[in-house]
Amino acid sequence: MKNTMLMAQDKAATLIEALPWIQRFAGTTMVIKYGGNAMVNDELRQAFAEDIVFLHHAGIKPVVVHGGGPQINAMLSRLGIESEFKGGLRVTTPEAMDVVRMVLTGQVGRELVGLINSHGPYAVGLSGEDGGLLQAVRTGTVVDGEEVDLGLVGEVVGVNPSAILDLLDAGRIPVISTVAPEIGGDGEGTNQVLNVNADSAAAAVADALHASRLVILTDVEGLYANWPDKSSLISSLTAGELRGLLPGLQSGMIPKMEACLKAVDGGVERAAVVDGRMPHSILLEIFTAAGIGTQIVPDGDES
Ligand SMILES: Nc1ncnc2c1ncn2[C@@H]1O[C@H](COP(=O)(O)OP(=O)(O)O)[C@@H](O)[C@H]1O
Ligand SMILES: CC(=O)N[C@@H](CCC(=O)OP(=O)(O)O)C(=O)O
Repeated sequence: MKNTMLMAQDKAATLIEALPWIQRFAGTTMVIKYGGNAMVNDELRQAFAEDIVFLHHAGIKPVVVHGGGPQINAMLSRLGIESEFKGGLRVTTPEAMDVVRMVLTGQVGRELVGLINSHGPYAVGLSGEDGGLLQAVRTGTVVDGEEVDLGLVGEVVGVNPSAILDLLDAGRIPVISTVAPEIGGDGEGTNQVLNVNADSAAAAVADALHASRLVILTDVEGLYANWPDKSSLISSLTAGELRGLLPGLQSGMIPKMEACLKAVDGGVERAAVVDGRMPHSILLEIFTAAGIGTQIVPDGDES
């Protein structure tokens, strides 16, 4: 009996701990980036959908931006199409681009919409092509000091958030796949779509929406100062501190940390990388005082 009482009080304490955060964030927009490696099993996928619907009912406007690297890899290998990464980005041939678009928009996005909508008719999927949402220019990368051509890979240079805002106003949860129409040097569309890194697209969307949070789910606990030393997890750092660490970071974390920096520099109050392998990591990050993972705060705002 005593145990049951204590457990009930624990539950009440957990709910009450969330109250100041619910008050603070109600009415704000949050961009949640869901990566392919955090989608690995049904339990995690369902917990993710529950978290997003929970945010929605707590008065927050969640916007989901998703990747799907492992799912693209699986489809490319089923189709016998070779693919390689350079500097953390996929070298994308026209043939691979068809697969990227098909998998992100037609498979991963659909699956997320379905999971969220098992709770009610909330989610609407759209891609960077819909309503002129994203505009990208071609980008290469530099590996060991050498310029490398990545083919049909782009960097988001413009976001027209009106389609997202329409959905949010209608009480929907936008689920965005990050293929982006190319604009040429003259600023006009080229009728070509580009493959963009989902972390960096999520930052551009968070920036354009003046989001209160960018939360990036991944398959590690957060940023380690001395990767792979697991005792070196950083729980919070300023944009300036991150700028100092960036040149020493390794592949997977580079686009994530660049995205966090871009978001915070663009006015997003906080960006965080959290462990998507832990069910309900989004709720723990947003609604608890301690948070989890690694958060990046603007310079001079260490609170
Ligand atoms: N300093 C670091 N801290 C944490 N992870 C790091 C670090 N440097 C490199 N990594 C790697 O980055 C990976 C996360 O990036 P990635 O595999 O692209 O994730 P996702 O598919 O979730 O977008 C981690 O699994 C880890 O192997
Ligand atoms: C240019 C580039 O590399 N694009 C990524 C897009 C998907 C993505 O970013 O997925 P994750 O978030 O799961 O890593 C790719 O082709 O894999």
